[in-house]
Amino acid sequence: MAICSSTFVPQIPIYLKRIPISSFLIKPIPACSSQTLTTTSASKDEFPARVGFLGLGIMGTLMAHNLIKAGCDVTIWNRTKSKCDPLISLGAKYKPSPEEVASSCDFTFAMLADPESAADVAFGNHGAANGMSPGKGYVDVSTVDAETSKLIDRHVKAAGALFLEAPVSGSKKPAEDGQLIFLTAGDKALYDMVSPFLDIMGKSRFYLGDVGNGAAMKLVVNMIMGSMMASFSEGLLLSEKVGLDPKILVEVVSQSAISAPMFSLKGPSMVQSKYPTAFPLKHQQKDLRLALGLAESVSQSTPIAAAANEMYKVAKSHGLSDQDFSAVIEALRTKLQSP
Ligand SMILES: NC(=O)C1=CN([C@@H]2O[C@H](COP(=O)(O)OP(=O)(O)OC[C@H]3O[C@@H](n4cnc5c(N)ncnc54)[C@H](OP(=O)(O)O)[C@@H]3O)[C@@H](O)[C@H]2O)C=CC1
Ligand SMILES: O=CCCC(=O)O
Repeated sequence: MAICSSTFVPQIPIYLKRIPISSFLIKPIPACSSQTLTTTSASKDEFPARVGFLGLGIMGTLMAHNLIKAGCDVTIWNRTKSKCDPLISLGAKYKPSPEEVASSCDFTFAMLADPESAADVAFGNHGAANGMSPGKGYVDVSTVDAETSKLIDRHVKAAGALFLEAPVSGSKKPAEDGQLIFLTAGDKALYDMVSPFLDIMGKSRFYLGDVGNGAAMKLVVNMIMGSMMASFSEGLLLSEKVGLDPKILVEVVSQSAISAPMFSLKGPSMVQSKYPTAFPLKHQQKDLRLALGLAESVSQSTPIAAAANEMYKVAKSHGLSDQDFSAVIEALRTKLQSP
């Protein structure tokens, strides 16, 4: 299995010739470690590559917005066209299909809901692969399983183009702030070419080698996250049942060895039974399902993730799919357990 490289010789592609050389020199790729990135205030002249963005949901909209704000030449598409309008009013170009976006851009990013939509947009009817050709690159930042990613890779390669999987860690606020963490794998040349764009949208990037490794890393991270949230939910409800103030539990946890930004961020609203959507519950359940498939493929036992997955399934069956994933706590409330 290929792993991260620890040295980086800048190879400046033609598209990026006008990006200040310092942008490359100050961002060597460390061996799988985060990097501190500079913010640039740029113009289209500084980012002459044409960048496509497919999929403008919660994450895609904010990521594409950051590219536009940085001065990139961005062309967008979304299944529901109305979601394109705010970005068009900020200067984005629009094309009516993924194929047309890909054929008019040098690099095309895709942020889709799940493996099915990622595959359909990449190589279905009028999919991006139809518009790809040598010299172009496709970067899928959706959370999918390794098999789907490899399938997309094959279609993109068949068109003579390059492919990078680059799922992200970090939710709505990090996406808004350009603070995402990219977990990339695939064509290293494409990784080098799109790094300036990843750096606009994120705070760090990891290059993990062969296609599938980025997807696997993302699923392992989200498997841990889904289980943590399920366990936190049990703790909140138990504290309430035994007469403790769950608000104080949140405070105690935040000062303890098990402190995590996620608990401090989500805890106060969970205590009020409010779940403003940053990461939809249906996507967390999808990630647990895919992570369990990954574990199954290597005969790894994951009983805690399996139990957590059941909680998310119960929450979905009670209509909570589009709420934030912290609404999984509702699956533990007596009224939901026996509808
Ligand atoms: N939200 C978060 O915190 C994070 C999410 N992710 C991952 O990023 C991806 C996107 O998440 P998020 O933005 O929250 O999700 P949303 O549900 O907000 O957006 C999903 C996007 O996929 C599109 N889509 C869904 N089905 C299809 C289809 N059949 N054909 C074409 N397009 C389709 C939607 O189009 P339409 O508008 O027409 O419905 C929309 O653009 C998911 O894989 C998720 O797991 C990763 C990190 C964080
Ligand atoms: O896939 C979603 C991840 C959400 C997060 O990292 O906070």
